[in-house]
Amino acid sequence: MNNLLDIRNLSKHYDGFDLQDINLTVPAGSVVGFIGSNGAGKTTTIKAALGLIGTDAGEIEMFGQHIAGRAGSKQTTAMKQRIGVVFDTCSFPEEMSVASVGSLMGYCYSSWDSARFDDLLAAFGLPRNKTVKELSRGMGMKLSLACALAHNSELLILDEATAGLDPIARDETLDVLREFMRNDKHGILMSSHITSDLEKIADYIVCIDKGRIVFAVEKDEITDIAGVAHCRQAEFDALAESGFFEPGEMRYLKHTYGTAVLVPDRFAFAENFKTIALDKADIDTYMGLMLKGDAR
Ligand SMILES: Nc1ncnc2c1ncn2[C@@H]1O[C@H](COP(=O)(O)OP(=O)(O)OP(=O)(O)O)[C@@H](O)[C@H]1O
Repeated sequence: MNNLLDIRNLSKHYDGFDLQDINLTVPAGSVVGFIGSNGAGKTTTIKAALGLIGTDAGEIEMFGQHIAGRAGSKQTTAMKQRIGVVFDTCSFPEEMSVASVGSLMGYCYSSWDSARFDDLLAAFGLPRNKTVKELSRGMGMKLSLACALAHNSELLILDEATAGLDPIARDETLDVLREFMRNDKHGILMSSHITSDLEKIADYIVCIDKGRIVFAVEKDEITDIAGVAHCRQAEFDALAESGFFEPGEMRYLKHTYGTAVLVPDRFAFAENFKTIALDKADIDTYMGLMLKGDAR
């Protein structure tokens, strides 16, 4: 399978923060959800991947071609034509109308598709004559997304792109992204705190914490296979002694009412511990237990 984006051993030092040895890939045909707490390093990783900031170590390949150190080169510029990027703010000049943003994009991208742009404006309910400064935050995000999608990009990089959208607009956006993904040569890297969106669309989940990747798994491993067991003290002790988990692999979080234990395979767990209460995991609980839980 081809990787649209391949970040290898990326490091970046800021005063008081280190992005360390980041490995992250976006295979063609897949949506990668990039999660982590505030300040964990998501935007820094994305900016480094796009060559918007310098890096201290590592290699970045886009569409199979090495790009690190070649920002601004003809080759990098050509590659950027194939990428649609949306950050969490709308960065077009405030006085421009929505329609004139489209015209501007037509000059920037050789593959600009104005009919597609018009369709997206209609789908997102964006008025052509409003200026950027007259748009709400959510409308600005939709305009950025329409621009990212209307130049026939193959790779979308979305940094908190659905953050300003109401639930209905987020669903509309996910529909547009699903349509984009009908082409199996396309891919999306999508950072988000709204993990319910990622549950609906992502194929892989990559979690970063304090500048390091903590886990990278197929989403189904979390939502379809993993579980959370709710143990009383005696159950927890019996579980810890049972040998079901390898030493150091049992992740748990003590609450006042008991202990939540992350279960990688809830079906195997249910076979072995029929009396312990067990729920499906979701991305938030999985991440919470991986980041804040203790290991035993
Ligand atoms: N230009 C900069 N100079 C110095 N430190 C920076 C700079 N940009 C980011 N940082 C630091 O890098 C760390 C990671 O920030 P980053 O924006 O990548 O986090 P994030 O995971 O995207 O967070 P959020 O979810 O809040 O958007 C933070 O500690 C931040 O203060």
